[in-house]
Amino acid sequence: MTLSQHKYCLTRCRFLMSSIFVDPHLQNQNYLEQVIDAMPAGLVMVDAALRACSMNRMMADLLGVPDDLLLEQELALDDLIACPELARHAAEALASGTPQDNVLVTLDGRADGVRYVDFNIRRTRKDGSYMLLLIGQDITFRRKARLRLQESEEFFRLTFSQAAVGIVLLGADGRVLRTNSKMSQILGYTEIELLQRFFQQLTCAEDMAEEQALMTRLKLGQISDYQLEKRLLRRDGARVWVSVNVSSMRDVNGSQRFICVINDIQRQKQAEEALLRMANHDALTGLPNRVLMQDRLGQAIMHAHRAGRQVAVMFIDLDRFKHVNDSLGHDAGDGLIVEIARRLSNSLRESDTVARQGGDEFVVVLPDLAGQEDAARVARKLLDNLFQPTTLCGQEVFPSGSIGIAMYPRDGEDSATLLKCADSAMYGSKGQGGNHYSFYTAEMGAQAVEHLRMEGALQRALQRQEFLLHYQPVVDIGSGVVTGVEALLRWQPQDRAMVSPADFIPLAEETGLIVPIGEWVLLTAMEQQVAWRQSGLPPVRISVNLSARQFLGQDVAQCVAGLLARTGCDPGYLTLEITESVLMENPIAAAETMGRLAAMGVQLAIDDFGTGYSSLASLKRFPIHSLKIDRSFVMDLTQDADDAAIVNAVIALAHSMKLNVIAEGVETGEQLAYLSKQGCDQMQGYHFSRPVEPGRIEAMLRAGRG
Ligand SMILES: Nc1nc2c(ncn2[C@@H]2O[C@@H]3COP(=O)(O)O[C@H]4[C@@H](O)[C@H](n5cnc6c(=O)[nH]c(N)nc65)O[C@@H]4COP(=O)(O)O[C@H]3[C@H]2O)c(=O)[nH]1
Repeated sequence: MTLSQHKYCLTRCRFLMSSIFVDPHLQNQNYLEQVIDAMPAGLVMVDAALRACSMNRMMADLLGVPDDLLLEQELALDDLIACPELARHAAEALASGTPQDNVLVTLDGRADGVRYVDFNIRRTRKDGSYMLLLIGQDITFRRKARLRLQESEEFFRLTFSQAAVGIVLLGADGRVLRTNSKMSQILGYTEIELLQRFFQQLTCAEDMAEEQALMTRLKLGQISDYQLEKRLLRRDGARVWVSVNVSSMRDVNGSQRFICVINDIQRQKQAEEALLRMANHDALTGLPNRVLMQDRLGQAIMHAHRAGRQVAVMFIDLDRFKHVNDSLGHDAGDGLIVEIARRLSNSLRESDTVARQGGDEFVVVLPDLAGQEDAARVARKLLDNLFQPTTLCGQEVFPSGSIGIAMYPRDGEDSATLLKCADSAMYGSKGQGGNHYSFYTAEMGAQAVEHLRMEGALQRALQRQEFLLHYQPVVDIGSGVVTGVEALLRWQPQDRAMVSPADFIPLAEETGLIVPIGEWVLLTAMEQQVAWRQSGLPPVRISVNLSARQFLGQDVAQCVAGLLARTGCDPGYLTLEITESVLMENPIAAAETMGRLAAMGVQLAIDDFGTGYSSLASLKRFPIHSLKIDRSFVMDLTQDADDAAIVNAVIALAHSMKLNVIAEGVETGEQLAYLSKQGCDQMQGYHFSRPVEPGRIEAMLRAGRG
């Protein structure tokens, strides 16, 4: 309806109203007019022909009728308020007299926007005719507020259900009252299933105590919210890491509620755990690394201190690991380390720690021990398990290790001291030939210091020219003629007594210094051979020892070839000695290297024969010229029937294989006589001569003893 359609005025309205509410006193009539005008509801009066007869100010305002528009004649209700629904209800009220309530009318022609009016219609009678009273209540504000509320509820509902985080509303007892689809996704339950559960059923047992404590504080109002990282239990039983923000609230009834916002942090946690693992574990074996081991050792010490118990720290170093690495390659070396890690772990209890310290070194921490014997028992078990053979690159390898043990509190009260002591004790085991365990003793500490000092001195010895060679004659037993000499290394430090090769060769091996030292020995021996030849002596066979690392670890054949060319040494008068154990450690690589050396015309001898595990038959595949019977068999030859039997067998079998046999360490005439009787070819030993400096050998050779 447009404003121009309104043809009435307030004056007329007032007149009409005064005619409805008849009062004999004009004053009262004016008062009633005022009351009706002041009513907080619009009022329009309609006659039986459904024509609007009068209205109050509020209705005029509602309909947007300006004061200056005067109603010339009565107006049809339809024209005044164009709402068929209202007209229908008005007709109904007029016909039946039934009050018509809550008829909603939308007034949309107003300049200030849409208005919603709630009409109640009553039938009255005036002067014998029916009249209708239409009372309109402006509910625009209420209705808009309700619409806004609906909108906001819808917005909240959508936000809640579609949120990218899990949301759970809990009752004071922990029951799930509302939840959303993200929560279902995180936990694998349907929303309906979740509604039947308590948060206590969804929380992992490990995190329950902490969460309950926080929730109690929340209930008591001591905190307004809390944040926690915890594990929830999924429907399939798996655990999922989440971060939870919980705050307390009251619902419309004043009941306490908890609103929980839950983020799935499983991936983040897994990444964190992986990082932590990397920081604390060795990548190759997955064992704890040095950092984690020290932490565990610290804890074990603290516990033992409180409980009056002991802790054992074991330092384990693999014997001859470098040779495996050098000869079979790094992949095989890695394979061995992984296998050893597995064996160590399988030999220990859950509460023990086995860590990789680096390289071929492992540390084992045994907490909560009653005494040293417990540690000894474990050490024996570890050695037994380590010693089982394994196959690497198609080769059978016999791993073994040296174990050093330090005990808390006896040997030290802190991790660093205990580890140092265990390390020293490990060297003690190595000194006994490996595959041993030793407990730390005070002497070992001194030895460890000496070991370090010697390592430094050895490194400087080559530059300072502190090495020299002595030679021990090799004598033909039948004729007594010196057929050659063995070059034996000597170290004469400038400020100290001569050091035995037995003391420094293992250290040189370990540090790798054996490579330059060994090359120096070869060079010096070859030069000596050339020098003797040039001085007019008949050719002298020189034997040179090759260490395991020299033989297996570098290209010794190439080195020898280079030195032969450089010195002019006659390869036919050069013998290289390799110990039996080196040969057996990697027979394929050894056979290959020996083949190349033999092809140059160099002779090869097996040193210390009888101490290893090889059978004579297994020697067939190597291009060997001589066997040297180890001194330990010769020593008791005349007293010990077993040693005699071994020596006899070795000589007989070696001869059957056309090998030359040399007996080492012959000190007495009886030994010599026995060996001679058994047909041993050559001998070395103090009975004939100790190793001596080159000048004395030369004199011996010139004196015709050669
Ligand atoms: N009790 C006793 N001993 C005797 C007798 N005759 C000789 N010996 C000693 O026995 C050792 C023989 O050398 P080896 O078995 O090759 O054992 C050698 C060898 O394995 C190693 N070695 C020595 N020189 C070199 C070298 O230039 N290179 C390498 N790689 N190792 C070397 O050091 C070991 C010890 O050498 P040395 O102390 O010179 O000790 C030498 C020698 O002095 C005897 O009748 N009675």
